[in-house]
Amino acid sequence: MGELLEAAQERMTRAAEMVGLDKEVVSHLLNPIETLSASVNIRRDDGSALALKGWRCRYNSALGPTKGGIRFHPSVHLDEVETLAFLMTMKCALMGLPFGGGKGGVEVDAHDLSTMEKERVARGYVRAMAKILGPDRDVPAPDVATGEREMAWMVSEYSEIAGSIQPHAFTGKPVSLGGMPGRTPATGRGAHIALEEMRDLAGLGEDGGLTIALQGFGNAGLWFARAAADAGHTIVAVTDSSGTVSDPDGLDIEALVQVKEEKGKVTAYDGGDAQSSDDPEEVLATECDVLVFAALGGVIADAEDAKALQCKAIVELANRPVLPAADKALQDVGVEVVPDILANGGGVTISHAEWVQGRQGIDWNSDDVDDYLEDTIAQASENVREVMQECDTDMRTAAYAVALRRLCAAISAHGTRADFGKS
Ligand SMILES: NC(=O)c1ccc[n+]([C@@H]2O[C@H](COP(=O)([O-])OP(=O)(O)OC[C@H]3O[C@@H](n4cnc5c(N)ncnc54)[C@H](O)[C@@H]3O)[C@@H](O)[C@H]2O)c1
Repeated sequence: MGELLEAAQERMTRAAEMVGLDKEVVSHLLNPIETLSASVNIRRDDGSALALKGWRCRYNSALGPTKGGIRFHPSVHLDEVETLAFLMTMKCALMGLPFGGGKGGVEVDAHDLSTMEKERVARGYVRAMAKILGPDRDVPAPDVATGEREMAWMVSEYSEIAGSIQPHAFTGKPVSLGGMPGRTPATGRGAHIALEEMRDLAGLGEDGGLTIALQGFGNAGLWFARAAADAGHTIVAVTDSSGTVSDPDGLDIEALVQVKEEKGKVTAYDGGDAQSSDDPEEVLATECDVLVFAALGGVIADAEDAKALQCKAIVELANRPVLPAADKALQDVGVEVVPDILANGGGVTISHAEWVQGRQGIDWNSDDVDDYLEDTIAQASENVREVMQECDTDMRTAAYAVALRRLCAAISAHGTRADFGKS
């Protein structure tokens, strides 16, 4: 087993022991049910051949077809794919969705590919993985460096191979191909809903404006910032890969969105008394109520990183920004974490709506999509709150416990030692 997966499972083991789950049942979650490693072979525009490494992991399907994104990134590797598929398993269970967890990736820098080459990689990936994909088996979605257009290519390639039109074999598609309006903002908005639901338990009081610093201003970060600013909170610092922009009186988020669109970097913002720096790390030391991670994994890697923070609480909009080695130090300094499996569950929730829409053949309206997002995150938050109070534990351990109870109930329904031991 890879190091990342082993570390991620420590949190599962802690939560399972806390709520007294049967070790034999939990052992079903220690290994992925299947991971396909395959070569994705394409022809480059200049006629040369390119062979790329690709993976698709179906981690666990106790609750339904596996679900998770496909990323194109030079740092993708098997251990990361399996760890993210494990996290998807926990997230879908926590959200109460009829999905297991999956993830996929291709080791490639998408910036090095022309649009035609990207299409060949997307279609080549589906040809390589088709035997484990399908609307009732494994349903991919976008992730880092893949979006609606890649999903359009992939769903048409899959339908070609299957010999029938299968819109619900992929989610995150363009609306014109059965995609869901509201999918793009869902992750950021969902994180804001989770923050509001859990703010008292994160030591932030029940009411009043919060000061928020944000690492990452892409899809997830931008929509979180919009939702938080609309709710009356003050965004005091934002960073992207170009650097950090900050203003203790608050940044104008719509002006920042426009600057990012026009100039490609947040540091070009010059409204109010804003200060810019070309150091993206500066945001980590910002004094604020809430620090939101919306860029990368592994940012707070150990106790030293944890102790340097100046925030009261963290929201993990990105997957695994806080590594297990930092958990205890964060608890010691009293920083509560709204964990990734709760905070960024909005995206997969609306992906579920898109999958249902594809099966039903009837379009959802935007009010129903908004209500589904709000209700799902609120219910998951309520379930986490109950376990935090029942077990006097932190938010992440409680979130894992909620997910594990649901997974273990489904696994146990096939029988446990107590049943088979009698026969
Ligand atoms: N978009 C979704 O629906 C979704 C769902 C679940 C989880 N996530 C996770 O959220 C994170 C962000 O996803 P996204 O869709 O917004 O990606 P994105 O590519 O749209 O945005 C990423 C942002 O991070 C910034 N960034 C990159 N390196 C940085 C650095 N070193 N310091 C500061 N900023 C840096 C980029 O400039 C960009 O603004 C990822 O970890 C992703 O896995 C996203």
